[in-house]
Amino acid sequence: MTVRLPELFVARMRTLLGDEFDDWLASYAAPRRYGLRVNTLKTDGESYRMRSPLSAGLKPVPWAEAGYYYSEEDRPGKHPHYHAGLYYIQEPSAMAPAELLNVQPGHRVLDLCAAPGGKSSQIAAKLKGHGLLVANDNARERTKALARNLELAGVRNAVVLNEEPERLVPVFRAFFDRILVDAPCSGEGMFRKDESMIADWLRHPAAHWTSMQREILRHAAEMLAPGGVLVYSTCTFSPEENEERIAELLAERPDFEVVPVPPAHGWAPGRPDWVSLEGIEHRHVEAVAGTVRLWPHRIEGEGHYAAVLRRQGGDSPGLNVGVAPQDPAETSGSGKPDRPRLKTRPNAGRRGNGGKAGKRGHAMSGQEADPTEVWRSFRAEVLPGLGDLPGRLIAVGEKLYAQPAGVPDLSGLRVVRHGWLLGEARRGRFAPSQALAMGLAAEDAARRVEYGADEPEALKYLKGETLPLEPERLNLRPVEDGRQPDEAGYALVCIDGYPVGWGKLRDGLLINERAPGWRWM
Ligand SMILES: C[S@@+](CC[C@H](N)C(=O)[O-])C[C@H]1O[C@@H](n2cnc3c(N)ncnc32)[C@H](O)[C@@H]1O
Repeated sequence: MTVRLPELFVARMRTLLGDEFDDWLASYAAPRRYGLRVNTLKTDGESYRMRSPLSAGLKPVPWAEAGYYYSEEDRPGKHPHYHAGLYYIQEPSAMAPAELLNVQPGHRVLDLCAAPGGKSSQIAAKLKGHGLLVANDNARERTKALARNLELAGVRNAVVLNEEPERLVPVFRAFFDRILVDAPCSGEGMFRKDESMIADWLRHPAAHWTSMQREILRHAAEMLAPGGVLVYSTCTFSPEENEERIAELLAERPDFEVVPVPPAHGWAPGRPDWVSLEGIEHRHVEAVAGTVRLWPHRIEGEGHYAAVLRRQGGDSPGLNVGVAPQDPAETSGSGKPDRPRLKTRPNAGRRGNGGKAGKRGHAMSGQEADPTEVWRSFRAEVLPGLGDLPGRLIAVGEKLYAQPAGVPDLSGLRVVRHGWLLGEARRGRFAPSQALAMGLAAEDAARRVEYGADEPEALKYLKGETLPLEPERLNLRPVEDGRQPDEAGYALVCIDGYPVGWGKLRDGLLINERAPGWRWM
């Protein structure tokens, strides 16, 4: 066996698994399986699979839309398509919880323990740009990766928060149609993938995690709308962190029930016989048979646990499937009075929205230009193809966001992203963000520069180099009044037709404007 498992862990698994123990143990000698999920916000899974540059080809993960196994030697993290956000590298069994959440476009969804964003980006793909994703994590550093991964995937309708769940409850009580609690856990299912998890396991016994999980689940339950669905998941095997947490929640919350997961794909049922809590009614313990375990010796994946819970009731307006209703404040154009730090504008769902563009379109005089004003002129000149934005425009200091519809007042919360970060007003000009580039389609831009993924220039651009501009790479589309755009100014840089960042065209050069933190190292 290549992985040295802690003796205590092995002994406990022997007791739990009985006849299955040998098969389970043998799985640690087998090579691990690698997975990626094609980003259906940008392309569809099957067509990507057919033309994928990943040499050995991709094999579908049976339980995940656009999820595929790949071969280790293909190293998809080193391909330009990764930097174009065309897929997310995700362990195959970790794809199950977001599938079980049954997200529909228009839902309001909370991913409560979201960093670094694998399941959040999966949820965002299922929302198809409609509705709201609130992605939260209480670890500040980890929310940076979370925001970045959502931006890489081109997600436009997410708010990223860095909060303790209890502080979210007053703002989002009974608000969400779907909640994912992908709980912090002892990570026993990760030992084959990441041996450093074994040291963590030795440091922190299950009790360290169970009190956290209990609190997180309680707060999550408060934020689910009647009729809504909550999925609780972990990547660990211990019953204290799995079945016991669910039986306890059912005992505390009579308005919650388990929605049984049908057996499929080699998944195994949850184990009521492993629950050893005192004083819990038998029916709550029995109900956990409807939860699900993904075992590494039964499936091609590292292992996971998931429970699907439904909150009874269901007349909540939050349960609309379809595009979430507009907040009246968003259509009237008035900012909410109790958000003094924010300047809000009705979202210009109009195209070109009337900014008086100067020769280069997006400069305003003065140091204190309103970001919405410089954005309008930038948009008219640089993004003539951009359609409606989600929600409304919100200026936070010099930053400008398109905030998805229906977001309540976030005052007092630690907000990492108020929505889709469009850019910043700097010295009277609009500086577009990397997030804006990643959320666009190539055709939105007046000027675009195209590279093929297998051309050396693609790599050079991703690494931050300034490149000579070869005229045949430049595509122009007319701006609003039918004029051809200048051949100088911001251009959207695309690889195989997918945006990867900005450049500025000047004096026969493509000046690299790819954000420094995003450059390929
Ligand atoms: C299993 S990881 C989440 C993985 C993530 N869902 C994904 O798919 O990429 C658990 C996360 O919970 C976060 N966490 C721990 N305690 C938390 C709490 N009290 N509230 C919110 N998040 C918490 C950790 O920082 C960690 O990022």
